[in-house]
Amino acid sequence: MSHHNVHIHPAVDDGVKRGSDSFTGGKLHCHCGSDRVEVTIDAQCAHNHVCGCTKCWKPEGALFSMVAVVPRDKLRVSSHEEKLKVVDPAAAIQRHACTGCGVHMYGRIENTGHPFHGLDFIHTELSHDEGWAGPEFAAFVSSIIESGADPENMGAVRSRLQELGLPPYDCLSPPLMDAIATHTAKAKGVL
Ligand SMILES: N[C@@H](CCC(=O)N[C@@H](CSCO)C(=O)NCC(=O)O)C(=O)O
Ligand SMILES: [Zn+2]
Ligand SMILES: [Zn+2]
Repeated sequence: MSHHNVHIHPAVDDGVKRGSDSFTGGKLHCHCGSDRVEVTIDAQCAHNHVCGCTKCWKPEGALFSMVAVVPRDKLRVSSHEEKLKVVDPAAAIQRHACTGCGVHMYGRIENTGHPFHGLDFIHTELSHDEGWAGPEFAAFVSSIIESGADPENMGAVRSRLQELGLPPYDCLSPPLMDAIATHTAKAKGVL
């Protein structure tokens, strides 16, 4: 199979779009036909990436999710918050999903000791606003196998990611892994 048949995510399959430097935020909407949940974000996103893990929300047919972060104080649910429910209260990232359509509207870290505390995870594809920063890398690539992807096809998946300019990693990117390790070292007092 040619790696051009590999569907990474609809937002990147025709090429990764760059964001706008002057963009300052927008609104996200769930997929319900009516009474849509709306989230308002007053910030550009950071660290946008495609994620192969089993926990992040993916659109139908995609191998990867696309997920970014924003400061939690820049995000508010502006409509139909009553439809949201936390998918897995035990997870580090509390993903608030719409009980009508299943879309994850935002993921929040409540543990103040977590390296990414203060940041909320969002899916910018839920927005009609143009200018969100585009994805920069692919995280948790090997994890797509846990959702049923063919292990024999991983070479094609990784070469397609490379071709799209999304370097593939089996955890997060090196700068983010370094930031997590630095946080841990400081918490332990070794740095
Ligand atoms: N193999 C597992 C990996 C799950 C995982 O660790 N996911 C990461 C990245 S999510 C956004 O980048 C993570 O930090 N998870 C914390 C959480 O989900 O609460 C799998 O595929 O399930
Ligand atoms: Zn919905
Ligand atoms: Zn993930």
